[in-house]
Amino acid sequence: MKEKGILIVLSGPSGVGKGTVRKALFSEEELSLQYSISATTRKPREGEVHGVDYLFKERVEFEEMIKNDQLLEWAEYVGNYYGTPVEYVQKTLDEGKDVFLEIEVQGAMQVKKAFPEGLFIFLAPPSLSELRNRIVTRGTESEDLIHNRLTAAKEEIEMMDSYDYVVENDKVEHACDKIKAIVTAEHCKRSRVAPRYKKLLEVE
Ligand SMILES: Nc1nc2c(ncn2[C@@H]2O[C@H](COP(=O)(O)OP(=O)(O)O)[C@@H](O)[C@H]2O)c(=O)[nH]1
Ligand SMILES: Nc1ncnc2c1ncn2[C@@H]1O[C@H](COP(=O)(O)OP(=O)(O)O)[C@@H](O)[C@H]1O
Repeated sequence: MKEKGILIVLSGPSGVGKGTVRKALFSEEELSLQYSISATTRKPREGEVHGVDYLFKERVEFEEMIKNDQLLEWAEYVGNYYGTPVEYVQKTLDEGKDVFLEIEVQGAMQVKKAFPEGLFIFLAPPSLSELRNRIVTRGTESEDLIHNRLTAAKEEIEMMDSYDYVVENDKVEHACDKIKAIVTAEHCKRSRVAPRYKKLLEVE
């Protein structure tokens, strides 16, 4: 039997740098992570591509996915639906590859129920004022949306204790190095009982 991949969940408030850190992690060849592309009803931001950043859906289409059990988890966040298509996650884990989900906390808690063996990492900002700076600097949200996202951020930060690890995103390289170390350590830990060693034991 093939060793299953690890389901890695990264959460953190809007603007903390999840997307930036994720891109840095995906350039690390030795990690070989597979990104699960979420479905959302949010409108694309400038430069975002359907099928790369998100699967952009109408509300009725998204509700159809919920009804047909096509989502591993879903949540409503600041007025839009976001959800993880279950088929890709199952298939990729079964192939022995690690799957990376970048999702908010309500969804992460649903994943924790379905996959308690997942690896849950919370990316935290150095401070709330720095978080605000980062959302403003990114320039993708109106003043209203920034306010709503900062309100959501406070609720999200309260949930950080439910995660296995909290990583502060002070500098992108530091956060990336820490997550890389966490994932590598998790692989070493799970290898102790890995099926690929069972054959060796049979020979003894
Ligand atoms: N529950 C859930 N949350 C998601 C999913 N995809 C993205 N999110 C989260 O939804 C929130 C809003 O995402 P987005 O609109 O792209 O804003 P951003 O975080 O500011 O880049 C973020 O916390 C994302 O991590 C998903 O499939 N499920
Ligand atoms: N460690 C960091 N220090 C300073 N700015 C950062 C850092 N990480 C990300 N940023 C910037 O903060 C903004 C939000 O980052 P982004 O990756 O879009 O966040 P998220 O995906 O969590 O919403 C972007 O302009 C990004 O360049």
